[in-house]
Amino acid sequence: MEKAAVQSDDGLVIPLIDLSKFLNGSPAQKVETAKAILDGFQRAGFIYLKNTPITPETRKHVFETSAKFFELPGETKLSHAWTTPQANRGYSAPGREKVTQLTDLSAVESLRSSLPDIKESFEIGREDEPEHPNLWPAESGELVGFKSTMNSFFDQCKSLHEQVMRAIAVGMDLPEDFFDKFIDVGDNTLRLLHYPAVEKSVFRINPGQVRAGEHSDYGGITLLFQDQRGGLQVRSPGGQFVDATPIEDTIVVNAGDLLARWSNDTIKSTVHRVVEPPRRESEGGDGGEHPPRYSIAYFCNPNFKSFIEAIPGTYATEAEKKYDGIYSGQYLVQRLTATY
Ligand SMILES: O=C(O)CCC(=O)C(=O)O
Ligand SMILES: [Fe+2]
Repeated sequence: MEKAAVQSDDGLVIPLIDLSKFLNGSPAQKVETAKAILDGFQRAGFIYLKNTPITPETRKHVFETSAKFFELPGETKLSHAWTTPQANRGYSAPGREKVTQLTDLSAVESLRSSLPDIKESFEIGREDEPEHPNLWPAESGELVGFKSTMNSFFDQCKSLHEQVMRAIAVGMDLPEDFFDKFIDVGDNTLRLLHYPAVEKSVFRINPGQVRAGEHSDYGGITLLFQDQRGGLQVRSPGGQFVDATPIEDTIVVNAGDLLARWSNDTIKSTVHRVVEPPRRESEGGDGGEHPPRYSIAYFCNPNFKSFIEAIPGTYATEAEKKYDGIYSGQYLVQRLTATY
């Protein structure tokens, strides 16, 4: 086994898994890797993947393209503003979304006005959805090629989603293609994230200030691409927030609430957040600012029209099913409605 990517003294172990052994390995390596992936989602709710089909060059290009979007003037970005949970596409300025566990709207509202997350984001959905067109920025200057770069990345992430779900199926001793028909539409969201540079004093003066508040993700799995800045933290079983330190050219993958529900709670959807980067010895003092951080989250969901009820093998008798079935789209719109 690889050395774990993250290990805490109170029970959080996030494995680092070589996906190429699932995709191209021997039959034994394939099964072993699938079991390790499922085990990671069951124990931690998080895994790191290396050697995925998404190349370092693609990743670099997508991050550069994302940064160019966020350099646009505020009013240009706001002319592509996020509209509704149903569409879930467009730009959110700092302070718009407060990700949280709370579903009580007034509690969410008071949190939002006290300490808004220091972040901005741009959400892209599947392009072949006539009811909810993507809110593409005009392609001039630095933004030439934005749309094709993002659409192509969307498709590559969609394929990776399919591979990871195949691994979960093999890990569960189900037919490898078990999940294919539940996820083939690609009702997923590509979220570009920018956490602007921020004075270090902001975090010192407001102890509750974070870059992204603690939350679990809502859907199936999330493919999370982070730069080298750091600041992502995952909650351990003992309740501590543990640094999920960036590892070059890996993808952090975490399970969301809908997959936890689908798996009859055999898979965990684990709370995480983004705070200021951990202090490195070399950086010394408290003055100055933290540099910006960029990340990209690709939220993978079951098709909105898929009816989600406990996966075979995750319960022995009907009485052991913890949840009623629900349509994926209905579940996700409910969750998004509570946070915007
Ligand atoms: O920026 C990150 O590393 C995490 C983002 C995240 O958790 C989210 O957008 O759901
Ligand atoms: Fe998240």
